[in-house]
Amino acid sequence: MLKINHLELKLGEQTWQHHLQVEAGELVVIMGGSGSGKSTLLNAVAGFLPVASGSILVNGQAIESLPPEERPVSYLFQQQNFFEHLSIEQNLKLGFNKGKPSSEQWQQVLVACELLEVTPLLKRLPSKLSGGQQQRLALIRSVLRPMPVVLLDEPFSALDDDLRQVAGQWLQAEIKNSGRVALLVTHRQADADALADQLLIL
Ligand SMILES: Nc1ncnc2c1ncn2[C@@H]1O[C@H](COP(=O)(O)OP(=O)(O)OP(=O)(O)O)[C@@H](O)[C@H]1O
Repeated sequence: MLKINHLELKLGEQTWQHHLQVEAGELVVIMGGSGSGKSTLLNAVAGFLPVASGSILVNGQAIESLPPEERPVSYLFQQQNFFEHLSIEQNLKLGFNKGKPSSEQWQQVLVACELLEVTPLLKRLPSKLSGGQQQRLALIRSVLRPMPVVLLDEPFSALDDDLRQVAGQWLQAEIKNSGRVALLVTHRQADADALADQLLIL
């Protein structure tokens, strides 16, 4: 499904090599110290960092030369995931079919909002929410967008242990049931223990 094939990445003086095969439904947890290159790998898959050599294949198709907007990838950044002038509901809708989710897609969003306890926040502006509330809503949008590859950079960092567990189980079920793949960066070993089909340590 996702093949990262003898990929070489360069930033300044630093170089990384990655080689990874991820099957449909699998979740790869990426760990490593600060500055070890976790976000750099996600940026390369998403198209924000050109690759020095090697390839990135999604369902057999090479994507490493495509611009970010043409890649079959949904990316949850560590921060700045919402337009400040739009309500949360409008922000969520922007993740689907140019702002027009199907009724089935929107139903999935609403079910996830109930599970992650954010339904009452949908009409608010992003600036009126806490960091943990914003993070759950951004996670819902990133995971439910119909993209084969989901990239999540520390998606639970602002959540308490209970919510972290609920969100992790929900994420795992969504990825497995939809046959997509996820690459998830975390600093917590507990996330790796609970979620990783593969563990990549940088
Ligand atoms: N634009 C850039 N030019 C040169 N070096 C960079 C650039 N961006 C990041 N780096 C360096 O590349 C290395 C990897 O950064 P990266 O953000 O991938 O680390 P990380 O593992 O995600 O760290 P953290 O856990 O702190 O988020 C770091 O040493 C960083 O200083």
